[in-house]
Amino acid sequence: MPLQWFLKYRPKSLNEVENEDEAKKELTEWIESWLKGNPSYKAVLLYGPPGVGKTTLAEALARDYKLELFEMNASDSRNLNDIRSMAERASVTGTLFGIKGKLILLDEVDGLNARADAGAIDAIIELINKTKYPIILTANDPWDPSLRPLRNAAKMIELKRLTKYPLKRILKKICEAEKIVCEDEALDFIIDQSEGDARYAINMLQGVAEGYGRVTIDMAKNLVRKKDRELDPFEALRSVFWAKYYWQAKSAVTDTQIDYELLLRWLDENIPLQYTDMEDVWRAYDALSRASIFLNRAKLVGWDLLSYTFDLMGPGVAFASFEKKKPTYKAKWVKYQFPQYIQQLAKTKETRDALDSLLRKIGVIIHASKDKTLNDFLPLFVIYYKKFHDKLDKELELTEKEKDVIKMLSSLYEGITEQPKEEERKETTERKRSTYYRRKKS
Ligand SMILES: Nc1ncnc2c1ncn2[C@@H]1O[C@H](COP(=O)(O)OP(=O)(O)OP(=O)(O)O)[C@@H](O)[C@H]1O
Repeated sequence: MPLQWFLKYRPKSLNEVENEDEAKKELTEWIESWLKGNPSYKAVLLYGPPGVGKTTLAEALARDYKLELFEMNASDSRNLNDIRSMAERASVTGTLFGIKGKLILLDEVDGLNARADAGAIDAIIELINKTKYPIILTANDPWDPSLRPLRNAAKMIELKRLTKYPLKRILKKICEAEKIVCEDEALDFIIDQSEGDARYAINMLQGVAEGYGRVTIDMAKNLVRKKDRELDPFEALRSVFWAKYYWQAKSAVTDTQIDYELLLRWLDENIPLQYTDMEDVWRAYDALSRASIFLNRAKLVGWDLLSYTFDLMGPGVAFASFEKKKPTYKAKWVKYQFPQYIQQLAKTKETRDALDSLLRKIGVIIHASKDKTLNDFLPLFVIYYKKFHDKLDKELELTEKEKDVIKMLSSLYEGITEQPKEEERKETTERKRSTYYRRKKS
């Protein structure tokens, strides 16, 4: 599958980054103060609208100064522990990292949800206080009140929206490198629609070029929409399932701000509603499962892999339908459903919280992680609890909700492990036998 152009043509060095001269100057002065051993600030907060080069600048800086980049998406609340453990490691220089120079990049700190990610801002502040390495934070909107501690702790550097000429240079370079004919007027049109967002402009260029092989004003007018409000989940699903072209399905998943994982759930819920042929359904789930694998790898290895997730979630699911290839095909209008999984999560939140805190309490005593406690130790604990509940209630200070969870688990495990008693077994066999004969007679 083709690599997304905005990744393929991402500037490798500060020189190649268009427009942001002031920001580049401030960034290089800052990094040089670090290299001289006397940092003016421990961290900078790069902020500005989407697609103007925040991540690009951080990556180019690391490359120019030969610093190893340690990149993490801060808005993913599951990274909270990683931020904490990074704070520990970043407080020690040199040998522990193996490499001398290192640059820490925490992307999208404004994506932190102050309530859901409680503790994340504190963890970042702790990281900034302890760090022996430079840190770059990025945000689209740094003015949220919950981000004030970060604004105080970091040097703020603003990136401006890209103007027409830098954007045109970016697009022209790509047209030349890809050897595609691009009309000037068409590039101007794309730029007008993109509101200074280079990623959007490049995506649109790629969409038109892949759809038609050339980029003319008529084609651009046909295909490029104003960088608009984000698609809501229902629109995003409809655009994926009804897509006629690869690029349409792809921009349906990239033009929505719904969390990628949530979008996977939406697709998961609605594939069998939209597709009626079982083989189409099978192929769509196959693409979706691969999208999920790439999403997990992207979190571990690097966000560049996200591009494959988009390919599989969008075009992968859209063209799983062979029905679509028939000339008579007409997309079926269906009422999409909210993912059951999310509803279940909401319903079971209290129980899951109680299980979480129970695991944490046990984990502290046996010195094991939450996962290890859950998988290896919990069944034993539940058996042990039956005999020693008074002692354990006191020692672990168990709440009523936690006790309920243990009761629930206990009956669950019993159901799985206990063999039916001899009489029950006989009774069941007798019942089955008589039902069989009754059916046979009738
Ligand atoms: N100033 C620039 N010069 C050259 N290319 C740019 C510039 N800004 C952005 N781009 C192009 O746009 C793509 C997206 O940019 P980038 O990911 O750095 O944006 P961002 O500001 O971090 O956006 P977001 O806030 O959405 O994460 C880059 O991969 C690059 O191809």
